Amino acid sequence: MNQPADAAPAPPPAKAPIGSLRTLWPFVSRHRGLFTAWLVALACSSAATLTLPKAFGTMIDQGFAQGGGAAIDRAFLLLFVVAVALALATAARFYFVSLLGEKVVADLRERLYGHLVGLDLGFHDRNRSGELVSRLTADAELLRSVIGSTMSVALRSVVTFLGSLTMLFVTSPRLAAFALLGIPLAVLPIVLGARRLQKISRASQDRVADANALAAETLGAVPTVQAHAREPYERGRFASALQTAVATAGRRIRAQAWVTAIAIVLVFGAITLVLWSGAHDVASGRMTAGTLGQFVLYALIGGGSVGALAEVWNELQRAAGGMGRISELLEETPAISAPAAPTGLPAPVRGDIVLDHVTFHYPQRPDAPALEDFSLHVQPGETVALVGPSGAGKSTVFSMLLRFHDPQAGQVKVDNVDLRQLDPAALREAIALVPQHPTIFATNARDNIRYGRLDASDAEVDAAVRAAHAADFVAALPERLDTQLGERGARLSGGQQQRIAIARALLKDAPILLLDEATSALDAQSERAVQQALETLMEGRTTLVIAHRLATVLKADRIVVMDHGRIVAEGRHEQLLAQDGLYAELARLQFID
Ligand SMILES: Nc1ncnc2c1ncn2[C@@H]1O[C@H](COP(=O)(O)OP(=O)(O)OP(=O)(O)O)[C@@H](O)[C@H]1O
Repeated sequence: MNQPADAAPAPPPAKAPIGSLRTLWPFVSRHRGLFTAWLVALACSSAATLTLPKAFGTMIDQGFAQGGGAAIDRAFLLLFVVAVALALATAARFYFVSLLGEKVVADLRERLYGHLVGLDLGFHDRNRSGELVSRLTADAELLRSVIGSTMSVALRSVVTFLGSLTMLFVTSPRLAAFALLGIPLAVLPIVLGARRLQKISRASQDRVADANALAAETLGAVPTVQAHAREPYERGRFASALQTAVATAGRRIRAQAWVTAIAIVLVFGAITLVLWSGAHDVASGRMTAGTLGQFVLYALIGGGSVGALAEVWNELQRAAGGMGRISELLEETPAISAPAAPTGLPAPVRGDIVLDHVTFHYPQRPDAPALEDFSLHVQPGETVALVGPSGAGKSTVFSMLLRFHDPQAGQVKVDNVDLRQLDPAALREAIALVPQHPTIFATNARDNIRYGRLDASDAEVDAAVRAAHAADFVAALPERLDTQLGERGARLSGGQQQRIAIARALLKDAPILLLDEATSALDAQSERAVQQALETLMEGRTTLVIAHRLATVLKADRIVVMDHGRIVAEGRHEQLLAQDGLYAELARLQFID
């Protein structure tokens, strides 16, 4: 039942048709005001950009050519006004779109996290938590930069390109037609080069992901690495993974350098050609110098936008890939959910548990049932100890009761209500789970205990701490209950972590207790404290305990011996010992206190 630490990062998203970005729209449209403000600012800045060459042309023709002082002043003033308008509109555009990016991605993250945390355990078994975290961080981050800058650049480039193309035709239809023929000739090789670049980039990202996965795996297992004295070995492995990544990146960078150089030559070659033809027009008096200057500026702006678009295209595709993966997760429906009209549990819950001919196999292992025709009735207030070899299905019984999974056959009932008729949240409110390896969150001791009941008062937390025999060690912590416990409770011993979990369960005060006893040996004092705390916790509750200690089985009302997902014997300690079956063997091996 414990979650393995699994932090290997997922590879970066593959590219997808940018149409996948459509699924972002519902998130964007929620911020209609910002979106509209951005579009207005974009229209203003593009208009100002497109006015600039015109103002420049006017300045040359009227300001310089005709030489009048007032004309010069007017022309330069006009140019300056346009530049100021451009500056303001650009600043506004940047502001609105960046804010929009932040908000949209925060919404997306919130939605995704909310969805993931509610998906059934079957889903979480199939998906590595590291990969999910990477959806939530890396993919969402990519989208932030896409909305906040790339998409803005792309849309702006499209608008500017169309605008400058129109203005080219307005300025000089003949030269524009000439340019229009030249542009595809220049653009085609660039597009082909970019395609090839994409392939190399993917390989390069994969190699980086390999190196990251290696680091994540080994940093998550530093004790194992150090216990084997394999630091030099791991350093070597990581260094060689990095070398491979750098070598692949080298290929990508070389290819990118070439594509850039070729693109510049082609684009400027085309412009020079047009300019050369225009220069002849000016020389022969068919065109003014200002108009040619204006034309060249429009051509530069138009060419620049095509270049910018080509540059961001890759990123847009990658973001589309990221969005595709996020959408996939958002579309995942939980296998376990509340029925439309859930039945309520009786109040108070009596804690009567029935597993009736339950057969269950985990989705990944369809031909190996974890429970087979398993029937068990636990009376309210009864303590039943489950014992059995590893893999017998003891934890699976807990998963069934918590409705982490539904059985393929049979029924699980609490107080005579089938779990499938209950709201899972209501069911789980009635159950306290103390796992073998309790989860300690990276916050203070108080909040860790309060996880059992979020609205518990400080006095109730204190009482739970005392009842869990945790008061002594908590008093010795530097800031008592306010002490930060460190990631996964790194600052607590095993026995202390267990008592935190017991205090949490005490606070929850649920009528049903599922207890997975720790197998790791504790020192005698700690062991006694934990044992006493558990006794307090079990009082008056229906308890199912996965037992590993003699003391626990001796106190249980009934012992259920499990093997291969079935019950093989039931009774009290002495009876079972007398049968000299699996239990007697387990007792010889394990319960030699
Ligand atoms: N999440 C899972 N996905 C697939 N198979 C699983 C999963 N969890 C358990 N199993 C399999 O189901 C069977 C029962 O496992 P379970 O964890 O219930 O046994 P257990 O008696 O609690 O063992 P242990 O004492 O080692 O915890 C085993 O064969 C196990 O490999």
